[in-house]
Amino acid sequence: MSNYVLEVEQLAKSFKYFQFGPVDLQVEKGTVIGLVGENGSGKSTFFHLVLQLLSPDRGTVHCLTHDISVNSSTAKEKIGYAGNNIYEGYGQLTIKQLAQLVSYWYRHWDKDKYRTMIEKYQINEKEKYQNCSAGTKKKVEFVFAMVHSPQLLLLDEPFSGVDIRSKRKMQEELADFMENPHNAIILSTHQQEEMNALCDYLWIMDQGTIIAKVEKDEILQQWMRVWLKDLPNEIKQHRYVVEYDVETPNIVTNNFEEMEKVLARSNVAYTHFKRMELDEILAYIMEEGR
Ligand SMILES: Nc1ncnc2c1ncn2[C@@H]1O[C@H](COP(=O)(O)OP(=O)(O)OP(=O)(O)O)[C@@H](O)[C@H]1O
Repeated sequence: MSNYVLEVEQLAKSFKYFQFGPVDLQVEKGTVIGLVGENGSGKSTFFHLVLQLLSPDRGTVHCLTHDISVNSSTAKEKIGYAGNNIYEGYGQLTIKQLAQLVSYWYRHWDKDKYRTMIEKYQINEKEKYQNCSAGTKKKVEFVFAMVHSPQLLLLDEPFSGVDIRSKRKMQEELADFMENPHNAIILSTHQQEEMNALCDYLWIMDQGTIIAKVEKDEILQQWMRVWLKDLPNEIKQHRYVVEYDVETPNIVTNNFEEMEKVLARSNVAYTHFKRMELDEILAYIMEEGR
């Protein structure tokens, strides 16, 4: 049995001003992946192509071995998607009416779970969707993504505009979801706090392609700013040195473990070192990938 929840091969689409892909990827069960990248790098487009809300020019998408272009409804039953304003076309409906409509799409829509979540997030079911606040719309999308017990969650900036208490509840909900080792999540975010709290891996998207896939804990451990007694050329030019500053001699290394050995071999002493923030590391990786 495959250990992948999602398998994407050569997924590509051309727009007038933007080329997406080709993108190849596999999502293992039990992992939470953060999709990060600058505005317009293609994160939402990725979700739309995976779900065939946009038809790709080429490529295949398999969710738990079901080809989404062939067994669309079987594959989509396994996926919970919360995107940006996906229910905007149904804005005239109240949340209750919208829930009834969406429940027809899923055989495993859990009415009790729906009721519990609506109460938990204090969503007024009588409100028309179009009149809901931006944060409430996000919560509605989140609830709709969760209640049919999917195995894969695709969440496009799920916490944007959501208040602090609700965000905490949502994050707890996602932690519970990941208690099941068969589940997986891909979520896009611009917030390092969300990456820190939730993600195992970060996939960095730039200009329609994934330029790097990194393990979050590993980069937090290995990327380091190190202050040195002196800065010889061999250190400046070393492959593990991403940046250096000669004035207050220091380097940014992407492999601290190896760099310590290199410094020892070169007889270069360091005075101190400092861990880097995820934001800072990601900015370097994006710059390098260009
Ligand atoms: N339906 C479409 N028609 C034309 N171009 C499109 C369409 N959908 C996406 N694009 C192109 O894809 C690009 C990437 O957009 P996308 O929404 O995927 O970016 P993003 O990474 O999600 O950005 P953000 O971080 O701002 O949400 C857009 O700049 C646009 O050029």
